Amino acid sequence: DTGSAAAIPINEVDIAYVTPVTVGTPPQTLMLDLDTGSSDLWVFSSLTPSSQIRGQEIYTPTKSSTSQLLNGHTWSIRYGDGSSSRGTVFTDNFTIGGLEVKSQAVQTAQEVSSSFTQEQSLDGLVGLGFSTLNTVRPSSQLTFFDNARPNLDEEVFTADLKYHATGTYDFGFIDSKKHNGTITYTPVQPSPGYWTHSLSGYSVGSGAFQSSQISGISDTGTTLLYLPTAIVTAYYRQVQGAQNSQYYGGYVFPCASTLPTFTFGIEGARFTIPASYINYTRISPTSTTCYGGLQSSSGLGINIFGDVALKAAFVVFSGTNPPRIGFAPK
Ligand SMILES: CC[C@H](C)[C@H](NC(=O)[C@@H](NC[C@H](O)[C@@H](N)CC(C)C)C(C)C)C(=O)N[C@@H](Cc1ccccc1)C(=O)OC
Repeated sequence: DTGSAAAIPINEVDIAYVTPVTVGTPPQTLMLDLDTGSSDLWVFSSLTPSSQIRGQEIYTPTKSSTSQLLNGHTWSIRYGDGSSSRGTVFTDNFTIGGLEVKSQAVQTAQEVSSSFTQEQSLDGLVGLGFSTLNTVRPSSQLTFFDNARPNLDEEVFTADLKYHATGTYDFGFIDSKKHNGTITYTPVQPSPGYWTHSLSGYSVGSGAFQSSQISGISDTGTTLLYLPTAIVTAYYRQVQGAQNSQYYGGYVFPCASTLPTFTFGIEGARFTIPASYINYTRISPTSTTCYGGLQSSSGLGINIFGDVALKAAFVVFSGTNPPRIGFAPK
């Protein structure tokens, strides 16, 4: 089997991407954030207090003839950005882009933190990290990819995220029309459960490439690119008027400043992030100060190759044994 679905930016600065999915019988359509940085599939539901719902679509298990309560199971998750959610679990039919998994664990939110309530275009997440990270207890549940894997033509899914445009997630095949040239693969460390791998180095603008192994996680659910402070300061040293603002919690600069590109290495291959991706957003609609798409990871304890980096490439998440991740130009 294979599947193919849209990755739609939820606002004008690509803060997150959502994908239409269907749950239950008859199918209920929700827009979910496919997130390789976590491994819980959870949705706004009929069990979510109405005070915490602001325009999101919900899953109502009692309206589905194929839903089954997973008795006595609960979940609770906290993300790196401080957001959180928790609740109970049903199994039901779940489809992404024509690819169906019967009796997928669908985690129904009984509580979501305010940042989820405020994001009205996001009805939940599909975790595509390794199932070891799943928070359902007493028995952890498998991700959509792990459930689909035995029926997939190829044990892969791919992300073709785009700047200010709709891209695609494909399951079970590698679409050669979506990338130019060869896919460069590098090993993935599957423990503790992220898609953890190394960059082979970086360069700023037309500067010389600095070879160095930079370990981090490729996370489609994280908006920006977070790298070690030394790299980030070297980048913003090239930007007129840039400063690391305590007030805004990161590097800001005059919106009119010229930004250099940023290039990262995957093994011997090189991927260049256009300056426009790093000129991320005005700090407020009328401000002339802008917030950078490249920020320091020092507060996180982990380097995160988020959407700002991933949308510069065609990315293959390969669930083969051993797992690996591939990047290709597009
Ligand atoms: C099961 C928990 C999942 C795997 C959670 N994953 C994450 O937080 C990763 N992905 C974050 C998500 O992509 C998030 N941005 C989705 C949006 C819609 C909220 C981060 C690290 C890039 C995690 O590691 N949470 C940490 C909390 C944390 C992480 C990083 C820094 C600080 C604190 C934890 O609780 O681990 C047990």
